Amino acid sequence: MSVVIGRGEVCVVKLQVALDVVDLPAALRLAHQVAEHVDILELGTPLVKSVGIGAVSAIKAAHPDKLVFADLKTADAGELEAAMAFEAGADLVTVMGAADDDTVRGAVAAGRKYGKEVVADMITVVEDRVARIREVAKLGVAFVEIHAGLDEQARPGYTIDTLLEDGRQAGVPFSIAGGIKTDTIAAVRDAGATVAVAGGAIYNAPNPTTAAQQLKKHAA
Ligand SMILES: O=C([C@H](O)CO)[C@H](O)[C@H](O)COP(=O)(O)O
Repeated sequence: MSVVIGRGEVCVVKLQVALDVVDLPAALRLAHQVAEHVDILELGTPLVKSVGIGAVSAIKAAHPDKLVFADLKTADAGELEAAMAFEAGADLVTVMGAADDDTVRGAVAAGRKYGKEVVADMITVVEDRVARIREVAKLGVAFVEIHAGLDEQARPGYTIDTLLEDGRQAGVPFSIAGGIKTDTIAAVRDAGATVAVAGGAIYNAPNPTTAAQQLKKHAA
């Protein structure tokens, strides 16, 4: 499957589900429940750490028609780690936007070798985030993920507004991750995001299938 995200002509925001569970049966079950309503299946960082890179192969084997996103959040050895994910069947892999430029370049080199794409996760970049987004975009990533992690989201007063403003300012293809729900996904679309990432809004819902369906509906 060719990966044309970020540099393609994407008019509608794609929906990416973050499978933030920590065992493979739960991940396969969740993927099965939501696949029909999402564009991208993300193996969350805790899942890959818990199960190993083989989880990528298992999800891809179960859903060969979906883009599979390995959220490795690589901080070093970019080429090696990205190659591991692509070899296992990932279509997209994350490298930390805060990492050394050569780490990002290494991951991008692996992407070129496998015909797959790299996403720079901007989690932890809070100072001059727009400037760093523009720098990493020039290193060859498909798009940047403007991201507030679960710990940041847990702080009082958190909203996704700053993420959206940075996306609007950056002028490069971007996704948004940071607790997106049905009442915020339209704003993500309107800010110009290529991809909206939703984890908790789906896996914590009483009915993940309905939750994914509703997110897709509100994003349209
Ligand atoms: O990447 C993520 C986080 O760092 C935990 O691994 C999440 O998948 C991402 O934040 C999306 O999940 P929600 O914020 O719960 O929507």
